[in-house]
Parts: sequence; structure tokens; C-alpha cells
Amino acid sequence: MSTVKSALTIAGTDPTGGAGIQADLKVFQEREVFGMSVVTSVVAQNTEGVRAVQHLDVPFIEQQLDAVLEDITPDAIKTGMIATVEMMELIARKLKNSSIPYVIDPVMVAKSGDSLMDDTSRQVIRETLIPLATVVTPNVPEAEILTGIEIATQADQKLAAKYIVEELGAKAAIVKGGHLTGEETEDILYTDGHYTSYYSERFQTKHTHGTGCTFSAAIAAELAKGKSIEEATSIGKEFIRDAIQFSLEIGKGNGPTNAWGLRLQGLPNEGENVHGAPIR
Ligand SMILES: Nc1ncnc2c1ncn2[C@@H]1O[C@H](COP(=O)(O)OP(=O)(O)O)[C@@H](O)[C@H]1O
Ligand SMILES: Cc1ncc(COP(=O)(O)O)c(N)n1
Repeated sequence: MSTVKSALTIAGTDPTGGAGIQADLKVFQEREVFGMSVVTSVVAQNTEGVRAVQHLDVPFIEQQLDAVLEDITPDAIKTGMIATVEMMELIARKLKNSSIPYVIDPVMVAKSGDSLMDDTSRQVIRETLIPLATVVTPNVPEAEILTGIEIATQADQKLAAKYIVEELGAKAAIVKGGHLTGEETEDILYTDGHYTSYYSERFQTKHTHGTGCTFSAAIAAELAKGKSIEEATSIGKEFIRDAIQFSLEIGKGNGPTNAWGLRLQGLPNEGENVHGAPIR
């Protein structure tokens, strides 16, 4: 029996590699979890914005899902961009009786401001997918849409996280604080009647393309390894912190997070490479 853990992402694409499926797979690899993917929508986007979107036919998404699930049982599943009600219904049907840890990043709008989910789907995700989730990881605007609560403070973040669990039926919710202000970022987890805050310094950088994808994929990878929700969130927070600290100046717009940031934590001394070996 293989002891290798695997994780499946069901999401949209980013041909520049910074967000969506491509980002998720890089994170899974970094966390040493075997990454698998089912594409929902193909997105013509880059670090500057979204140019066009093509949704795949739902029966074809189902064929991809069946091809994976009839062969390999993932140890965790993550969904990202699920743009239509029909896609949500399909995924809900497939995951209804599953006990596989399931992370929902309820992707609604790209960093560039382009919409990745239509208005009806923003409401329907509350009834179809959220109740099946082990963890939901909304940013502030997404949490506002899911809960109807305006979020400006830590107390509002808490209310929203609790609402997603107690009213919408997820096992846990993390309302992320990236869109708020302050010297620190605070992400607030609510599960089993308790709140836990996860902090990091706030980096002054515009290179934050794919932060949400990176964070939720790291959490999914850790859940795949059997970590608790709290442990997985803690590792996810460390992972995204370093991925943002060492984010990449690639492209003309908002550059991507760096999935190998964690490996650069101890910056090399001058004249050494990142592994401490002398540069010749
Ligand atoms: N400038 C920043 N410095 C440090 N961490 C950040 C920064 N911006 C976002 N984060 C963190 O990245 C993760 C995703 O952030 P957020 O911007 O809230 O969501 P999204 O990427 O989905 O819009 C969270 O853990 C958040 O706290
Ligand atoms: C296919 C896809 N999924 C998600 C995002 C969100 O990215 P971000 O994490 O920057 O909000 C994106 N731009 N494209």
C-alpha cells in the first residue's frame, strides 16, 4: 500500500501559472502531496487581468472527475473557481456522501477585479457546496456575500466565520484578513465553537496574484496528511506568509506568490546560494 498522500483540486486555470489549478499543483508539490486536477473553466488571464473565460461542459467535467475518482481516492479535495450553478450541483452530487476533507476557496472575483462567478452562483454556493465543506476560506468581500455581514473589524470577521459554520453548515470557516488594513494580517478560524487567530506581518507588495489559491491549497495538502484543521491552518498561514514575502516580480501586473518561499526562509548569505553552498 502506498503511503503517498494525494490531493485533488477542482478549479479554473491561469496560463501564467500564478493562480487557479496551476498554483494549487505547485503548492501540493511543495507540501509533498501528489497533486491531481479537474478543470472547470479555462481562463485566458495573466498578471494584469482576465481576458476571456470558457466554461467546460458539465458532462465533460463529470468525466474528468470520474476518471480520477474511479482510479484514485484523494486524501483531500479543494475547489476554487466553480462558476456556474450546474457545476456546483455536479460537485455536490459527487461529494455528498464522501468523508474526504474538502476545502472550499469560494473564488468570486480575481485580484484584478474581474468576476469569476455569476451573481446567481454566489448565492447558490451557500446551499450546494458550503454545507459539505470541511473548511471554507473566504476573503472579506466573499465572506460579505456569503453572510450578508459587512466586515470592517476583527469582530465582524468573527461574526462571519461563525455564520458560515452555524448557519450555512460548514465544519470550519477561515475569514481571511488580507483585504483589511493594519500592520498585521489576521485570519480568523471558527470551528467547534472556538475561534483561533492566525497572524503574519503585512508585506507592502503588489505581487499578490494567487494568494487565496496558495493558502487554501496548502491547507488542503496538510489535511491530506491527516493534520487537524488548526494545524493545517497554521502551516497554511506560514506557507502563504513566505510565499508573499518572496513573491515574484514576474509579468507586468500583480506578480505571483512564490510556492518555494518557505525554502527561502533563512535568506542565503552573500556569495551563497539558497542551500548555503558557495556560488562559484
Ligand atoms: N500583503 C500581505 N502580507 C501578508 N499576508 C497577506 C497579504 N495579503 C494577503 N495576505 C494573506 O494571504 C492570504 C490570502 O489573503 P486574502 O487577500 O485575504 O485573500 P484572497 O487572496 O482570496 O483575496 C491570507 O492568509 C492573508 O492574510
Ligand atoms: C482560475 C482562477 N482561480 C482563482 C483566481 C483568484 O486568484 P487570487 O488568489 O489572486 O484571488 C484566479 N485569478 N483565477
